[in-house]
Amino acid sequence: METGEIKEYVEKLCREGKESTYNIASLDTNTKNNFLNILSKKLIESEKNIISANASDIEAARQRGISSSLIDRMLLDHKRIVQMAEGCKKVSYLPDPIGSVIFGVKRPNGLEIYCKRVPLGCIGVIYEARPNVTIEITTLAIKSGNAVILKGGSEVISTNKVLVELIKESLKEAEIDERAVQFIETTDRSAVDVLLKQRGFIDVIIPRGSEGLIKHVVENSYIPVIETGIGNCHLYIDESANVEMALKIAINAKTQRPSVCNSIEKVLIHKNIASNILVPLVMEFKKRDVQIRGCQQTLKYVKDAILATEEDWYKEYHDLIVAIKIVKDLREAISHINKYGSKHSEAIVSENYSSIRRFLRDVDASAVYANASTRFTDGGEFGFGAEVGISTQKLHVRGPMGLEALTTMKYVIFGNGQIRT
Ligand SMILES: NC(=O)C1=CN([C@@H]2O[C@H](COP(=O)(O)OP(=O)(O)OC[C@H]3O[C@@H](n4cnc5c(N)ncnc54)[C@H](OP(=O)(O)O)[C@@H]3O)[C@@H](O)[C@H]2O)C=CC1
Ligand SMILES: N[C@@H](CCC(=O)OP(=O)(O)O)C(=O)O
Repeated sequence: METGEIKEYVEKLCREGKESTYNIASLDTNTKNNFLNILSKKLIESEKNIISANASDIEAARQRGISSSLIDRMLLDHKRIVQMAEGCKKVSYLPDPIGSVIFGVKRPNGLEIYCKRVPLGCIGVIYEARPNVTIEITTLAIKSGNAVILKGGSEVISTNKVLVELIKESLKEAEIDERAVQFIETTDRSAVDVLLKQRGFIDVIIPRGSEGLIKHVVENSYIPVIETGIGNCHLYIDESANVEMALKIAINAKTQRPSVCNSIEKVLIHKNIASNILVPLVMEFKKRDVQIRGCQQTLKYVKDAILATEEDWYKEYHDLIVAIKIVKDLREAISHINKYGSKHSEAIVSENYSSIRRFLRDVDASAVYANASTRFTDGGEFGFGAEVGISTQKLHVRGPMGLEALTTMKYVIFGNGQIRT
């Protein structure tokens, strides 16, 4: 497509999305749940088609030399398709947030004021090459009464096209305005720039992706943005930590799925426990092919580790790499995290109540954990059924974004002729 054509194309999708909001906002819960159940069934029935489209995306990515951890994010297999289908059902079981009364008050002059939950309207989401995200965002958007414009990662365009076809068929069968879900089919990035200018049609933009994407969107959008930042997550092992628990959490948080944003990239260890834990920890990491980087102190225990640079402490590896730092106390751990972290998910392993309380209070992040893996920062794991992303900003929402994150409020006032004097 030529530049002019892309502009016309994206504007049309956004205009149609906006037009559908009036129909979508007033859908009853049964109709929305019916859509979710139809989509769930279609995902299972279409496994063959989905896997075949996904295989061609994966093959093309392999030929372009894309790393195995990124390929893992792109991959759909039987288990992941079943998970997507189950995710649709989970969202259908959740209470419909739309129309619920957040609070109500009767004023002395007789006015009845209700604060009600309403949809945001039309949401634009730009996201990474992870096809399950297409389904998660759609299910949450429709259940919360919103229209959505989807711009997925180009590496999985074929998979996304098949998924969007299933979404459109399901909307039609459920007798919902199909224009509520729009998918930008071009992989030309200039489409994003057009999207960011559609202030009249789009109510909020949610970018999910790299620092580069977030920066580009924040600097160029005419529309309010909810940022979902990168995950440079830390695990701090306190001097009072239970060593067995610390090892279990560190291994899980680093290696269970290293390609996602809630995996840890750094381990900070209190100097008084370093001699106990460093050697077994590094041994466990090495068994799982994790490359070790470390501060000068760490290198005294782990001779073959690579010396971490200043850049390392800021970095999200997204891979089987970890950087370890020995700190002199809890205070240094907290300062380090607040300086280098990305305000996503941070954890402490400790048996000391005061240290835990201080860590949870003073670390500035969207999710802070005591004695658990950071891998739980996820809408599904938090009981939200799915997630649109993990907000690392403070306004409107923070942390995994589920149904309520896609709503705003509206004051509804009933009177019987009152006037202000
Ligand atoms: N906090 C959270 O919820 C989440 C955080 N992340 C973070 O995202 C990162 C991984 O994402 P990654 O695969 O790198 O995603 P990218 O940022 O490369 O891509 C994400 C999407 O943005 C588009 N894009 C990227 N840069 C631009 C640009 N300059 N102009 C227009 N479009 C652009 C991509 O298009 P194209 O296909 O053309 O590349 C793609 O659709 C990690 O750092 C991860 O932690 C990811 C998901 C959720
Ligand atoms: N929801 C995710 C984590 C967030 C996410 O999607 O991150 P990413 O894989 O970096 O796009 C999970 O734990 O499965």
